Amino acid sequence: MTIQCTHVIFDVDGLLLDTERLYSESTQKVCDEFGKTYTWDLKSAVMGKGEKNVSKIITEVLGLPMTPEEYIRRTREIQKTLFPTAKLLPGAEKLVRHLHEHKIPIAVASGSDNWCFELKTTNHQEFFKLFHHTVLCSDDPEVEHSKPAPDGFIVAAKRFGDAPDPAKILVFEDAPNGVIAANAAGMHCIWVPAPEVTQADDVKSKAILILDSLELFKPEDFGLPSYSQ
Ligand SMILES: O=c1[nH]cc([C@@H]2O[C@H](COP(=O)(O)O)[C@@H](O)[C@H]2O)c(=O)[nH]1
Repeated sequence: MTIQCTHVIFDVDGLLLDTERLYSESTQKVCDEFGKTYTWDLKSAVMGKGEKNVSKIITEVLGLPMTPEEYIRRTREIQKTLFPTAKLLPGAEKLVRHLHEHKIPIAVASGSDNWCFELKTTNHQEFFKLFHHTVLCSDDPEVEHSKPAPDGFIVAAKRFGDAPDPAKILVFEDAPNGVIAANAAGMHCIWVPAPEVTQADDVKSKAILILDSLELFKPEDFGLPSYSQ
């Protein structure tokens, strides 16, 4: 039986944009000063959580001799030149333009904040205008808890304005915390993890499909118009 989805919500970092690579680079640069390694185990646990939470976890787990605020200041200093180089990941543009052309309601729900999002989307302004709305969990007054809580997805669903049934919303995520969040919101989640992501076992069961790339997605399998339509 085909799952009939009517609305689609996209994560951003590591899903539409190749920014996870840039987070790793900026974090490792700060870690280098103290002989620490930003491992994929640690990264997999924090992805999607938002800068405030992530800064607390990383400084504590790695024992960096600085406050979370200082960690944010240092990483932002590096990110302000890295983020504007962000590129769309393979398959992202084709899928988003296709859904938009077929008038499928699409939205963004990211763990990011306005400052980071502006930088990352510097060269993708037109692309991000295709979405009906964008929820930036870290700055949104209606989003109380970051991923893995479902709040960001629930707010994104509400803002479509036509009260979609969560079971008809398809979410695309790369972060384990994002898959858990979408599942907790009662939505179907397609997980597109980076090959290095760990902590996968309990997350696998919460995803309806796991893909190596957005390029492999077949919209018709989820009741959406096929690329040939
Ligand atoms: O290596 C990292 N990955 C991801 C994040 C955080 O996770 C968010 C990604 O959220 P999402 O995947 O929901 O777009 C980023 O905005 C950032 O706050 C981070 O701090 N460090």
